[in-house]
Amino acid sequence: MAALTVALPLQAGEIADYAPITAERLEAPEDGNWLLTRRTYDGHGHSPLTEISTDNVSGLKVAWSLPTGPYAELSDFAALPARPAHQSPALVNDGVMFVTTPDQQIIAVDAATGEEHWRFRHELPSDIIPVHPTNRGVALWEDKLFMATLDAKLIAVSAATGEKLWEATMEEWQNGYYSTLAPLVVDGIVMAGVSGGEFGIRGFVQGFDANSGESLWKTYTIPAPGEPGSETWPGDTWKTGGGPIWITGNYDVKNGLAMWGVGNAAPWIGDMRPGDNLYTTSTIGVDPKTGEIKTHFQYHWNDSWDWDEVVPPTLMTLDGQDLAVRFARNGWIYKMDRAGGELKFIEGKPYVYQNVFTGLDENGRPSYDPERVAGTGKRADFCPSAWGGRDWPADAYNPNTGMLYISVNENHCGSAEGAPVEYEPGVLFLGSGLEMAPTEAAADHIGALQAWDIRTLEKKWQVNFKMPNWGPVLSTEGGLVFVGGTGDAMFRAFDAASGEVLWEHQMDGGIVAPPTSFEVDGKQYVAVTTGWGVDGDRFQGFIDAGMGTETKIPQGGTIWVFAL
Ligand SMILES: O=C(O)c1cc(C(=O)O)c2c(n1)C(=O)C(=O)c1cc(C(=O)O)[nH]c1-2
Ligand SMILES: [Ca+2]
Repeated sequence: MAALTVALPLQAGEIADYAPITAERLEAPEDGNWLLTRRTYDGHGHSPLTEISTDNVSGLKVAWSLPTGPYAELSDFAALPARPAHQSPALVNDGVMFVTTPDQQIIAVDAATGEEHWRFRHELPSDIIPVHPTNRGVALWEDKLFMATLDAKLIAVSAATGEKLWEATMEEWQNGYYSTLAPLVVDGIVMAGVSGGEFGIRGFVQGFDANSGESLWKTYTIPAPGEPGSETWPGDTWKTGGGPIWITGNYDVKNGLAMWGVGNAAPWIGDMRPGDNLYTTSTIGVDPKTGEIKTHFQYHWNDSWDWDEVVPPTLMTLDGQDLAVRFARNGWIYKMDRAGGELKFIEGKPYVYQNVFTGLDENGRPSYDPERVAGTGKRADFCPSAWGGRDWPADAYNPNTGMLYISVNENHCGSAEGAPVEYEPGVLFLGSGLEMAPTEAAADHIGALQAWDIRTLEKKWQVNFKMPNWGPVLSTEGGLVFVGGTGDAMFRAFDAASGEVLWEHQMDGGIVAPPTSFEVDGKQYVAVTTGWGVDGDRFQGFIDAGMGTETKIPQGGTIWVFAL
């Protein structure tokens, strides 16, 4: 039967002629668009646009700005354990911009003018207390947008109108499950994962039919007895072993594998679950059609440091070699081969001071200094602290120069001592406290921006900041690197070749959201949303406590767009 199309008048705010998203467009996006979290499936966070360059960036000015609105619902929680943070990239599809907010809005605006098309808001249950009150953006497919929520739902809305189309429940939030990541779509399959590593969840990534919201598969990051890897979990520990997924995966188009990063094991202290604890603190390569895990690489076994390895590897082809490169939260950089869809270790080295590993073997498996591993009733000090050399903020890669740029934090160390803990659904399941202190060298700097040559795996330059740096990075073909991330609420453009600051702008709040770049009617723009909070803010609290300082970082909460 032929579909009957009835032309309806546009509703208020309805977007006319919305350009549908296809597999082809996601695999090879137009230069002027930013359709995926990191723009391309390989996770480069790089814009090919060149209008804004090293020569003229000093003239960059605000084109428009839009407040995202009060944190009404979220700040109503008396016990809100962290300030909400804006961590959504501004996605842009042919002049239409989508941004999400920690209070679970999707905002659709005209990317050139900032004029609002519509807002959608997902209502959270009033008794929820999100530990990480944030949202990292939407995914686009055909005429739909997808958002994963703090009450562990996956929601589809119409891109043209913001009307809700379907809602799927991934898990019961009462049991400690929640979602903060942006979903990833491959060929009409929407994938999303769950947070809850600090609540003893059993993590998973799940695939849904984009049209119907029907669940197609659910792949646990922790194998059940009898499944491959189950021998790395004693007794019933697999049931509450953590392994959250809270950062959007990259997609290896050539090998048809979605690369998802898996977080910490639960409880935090490793001797409560002796074994390697697959697939925690690993990258898993998942077939988007079936959910099957086809390859994996574990960065460190039997985690005792809350070093979630959730950021997916950045994928590139250099001199004919298919590579995956990852700065692990554990403080080491890993270069891997991904030919044929198999992650194979090539080389690794520390990118910040790390005193836990005594080395990596030929497969990239670390050996540990036992003095640096906390146990039940056994205190250990270790560097870096639980927040790692990097936490979640994304790196960016320039495919034409082979350079990778990353925000790091150093000169902070942690301490932990395990104490027995009983699992209770929806209650913190840590088995230790969280302690961290700046080292003496922190007086010089904590945050830094590093530039690495991936061919040689050598650091080319580093710019230090006295304050921590929690800024996701944008690289552009204009020879620039854009980063916020520091508590002085500055947004900066660096010369990609030297690290020289070429432009900076005082913002209304700290930036932990990824900057993006796009083009409308032949004009290049750079977008970023202010909104300081969650762990960047917690981290600063520990630094202040250690240094006897009091740092007040403005929160912001505004979408900003810049142009020449
Ligand atoms: O184990 C987990 O499930 C989980 C979830 C999240 C999250 O969803 O944001 C964070 C972490 N862990 C975490 O360890 C962490 O350092 C962290 C920082 C942030 C942030 O938004 O700044 N989220 C999270
Ligand atoms: Ca965690």
